[in-house]
Amino acid sequence: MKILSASQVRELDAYTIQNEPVSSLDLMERAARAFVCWLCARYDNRKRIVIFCGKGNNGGDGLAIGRLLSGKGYPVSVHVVHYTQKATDDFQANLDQLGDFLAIHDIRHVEDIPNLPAGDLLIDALLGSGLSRPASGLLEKVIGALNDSPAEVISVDIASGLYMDKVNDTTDAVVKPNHTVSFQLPKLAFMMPHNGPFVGNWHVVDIGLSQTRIDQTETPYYFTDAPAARHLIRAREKFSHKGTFGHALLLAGSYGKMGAAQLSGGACLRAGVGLLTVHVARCGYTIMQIALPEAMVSVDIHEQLITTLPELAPYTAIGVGPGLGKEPQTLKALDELIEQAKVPMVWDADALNLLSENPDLLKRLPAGTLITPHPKEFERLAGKSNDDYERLELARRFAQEHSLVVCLKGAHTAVIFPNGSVHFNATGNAGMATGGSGDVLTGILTSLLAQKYPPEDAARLGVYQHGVAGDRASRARSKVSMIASDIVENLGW
Ligand SMILES: NC(=O)C1=CN([C@@H]2O[C@H](COP(=O)(O)OP(=O)(O)OC[C@H]3O[C@@H](n4cnc5c(N)ncnc54)[C@H](OP(=O)(O)O)[C@@H]3O)[C@@H](O)[C@H]2O)[C@@H](O)CC1
Ligand SMILES: Nc1ncnc2c1ncn2[C@@H]1O[C@H](COP(=O)(O)OP(=O)(O)O)[C@@H](O)[C@H]1O
Ligand SMILES: [K+]
Repeated sequence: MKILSASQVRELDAYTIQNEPVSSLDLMERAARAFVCWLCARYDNRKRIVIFCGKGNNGGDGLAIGRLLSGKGYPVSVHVVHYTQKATDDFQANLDQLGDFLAIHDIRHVEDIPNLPAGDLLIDALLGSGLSRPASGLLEKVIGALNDSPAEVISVDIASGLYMDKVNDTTDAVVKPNHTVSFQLPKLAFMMPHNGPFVGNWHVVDIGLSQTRIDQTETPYYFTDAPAARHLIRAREKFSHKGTFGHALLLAGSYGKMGAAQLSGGACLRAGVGLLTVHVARCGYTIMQIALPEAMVSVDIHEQLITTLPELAPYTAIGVGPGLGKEPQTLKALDELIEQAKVPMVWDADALNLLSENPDLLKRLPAGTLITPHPKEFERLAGKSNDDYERLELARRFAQEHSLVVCLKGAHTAVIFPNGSVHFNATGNAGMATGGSGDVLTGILTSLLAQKYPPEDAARLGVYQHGVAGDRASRARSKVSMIASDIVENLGW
């Protein structure tokens, strides 16, 4: 799925109106119907609905939603906020229709804002994708009232006051909804960690905007959802054998951090690799043999650290980083790895921290290498950024400059290709914010590279499947109780 900018969505809207053809008023009606369909599936018609409308098309949607819900027997009250004289034609047309069978409450002063008790369901249709400046005055007061209310809030298309594709000031008035129901496509703003409170749980509803036009519209931003991920999965042929699925090498695990090697190795096996060898510090030999009987173990000459490489010839991909430590002897082994490796690689965790401290190594990292930094590791690699949008741009430049596939980890992990395109991930949950989750991802990615998935596909599919396993684990164990090994256990293709 693509993610488009505010101006591209406006253009798409206009294209659909002209080419389907459909009137803008009918398109608004479709949007309202899609929203109502979403709402009716979740709330029955005993729920009291309070709708707040601005005077643009987002407000027009709100009015149409009010009419449709009222028709379905929901007790609805509609409030129009008169922050401006100006109203759009489609807003006015819906206002005229609605006035025939529902009383409309005007909010012209702060005193007109109603009480909003906990049992109500508040619909935020104040401002949508047309936001051009921070909400102020009366709008700011209404947004404040929505945010202060204990009632549940659902935003139409996007939370009022939130920019679709650029950063808000921390002082901007923005609605904090429980849910956002977005029309046709997700928005870039939904992917940004800082926007969490201003998005809530988000959902996309289809309003039939032109697919042809969406296909033609160029964007660097994509969303890897279930159909996109399914498309990447390769079938396992009947006559395949373990040689078909590659031999992965993981360089992971030093004294006190052997669990990282175990998690990474377990995930690598469960992601379908033919053979796995884990190279660990000597102290990890027995641990690994017992923990992962399916894996072969190669031991370092050093008791506690990884300081050397095994013969690399047998391997079809290499993953390095989990539980590695940052000792100078380990750095030397990484230097040799860059010199000798002829197969695709994944670099993670301390391997990335060593790269940050040794920019010369970073320059020599082979093109197409996959790196999996969390935001702090990325900051060490590429420097500080002031906000999420800036960080994303920095990561795009970084991927392009160094010809790397960057998996910038987070709630919507951004997989960034060397050409600068960004693929946000759909799956995963906050239960995965637990030590070792990243080690699991490294194992999955190494496994897919070993199976000869191109690095870009390996990254998108691996990140997606990691999240799916995390979601299964959270259903089985809850977000609080799940641990990284539950993610390994729940991997499934
Ligand atoms: N695209 C689609 O697919 C479809 C979209 N639809 C719906 O339309 C919505 C977009 O509608 P919209 O363009 O009329 O803008 P909206 O957000 O209602 O704002 C209204 C006007 O307010 C103004 N304004 C801006 N910021 C302001 C501020 N801080 N304080 C005060 N005023 C401010 C600004 O006008 P300005 O003053 O800048 O000239 C702006 O034009 C979209 O989110 C979706 O809900 C569906 O109906 C059909 C399919
Ligand atoms: N709130 C969240 N929602 C979805 N995924 C998350 C969330 N928090 C963490 N994750 C995922 O869990 C993994 C954590 O990786 P990382 O921070 O490297 O952990 P560790 O170093 O403990 O292994 C990443 O893949 C990240 O995308
Ligand atoms: K809104």
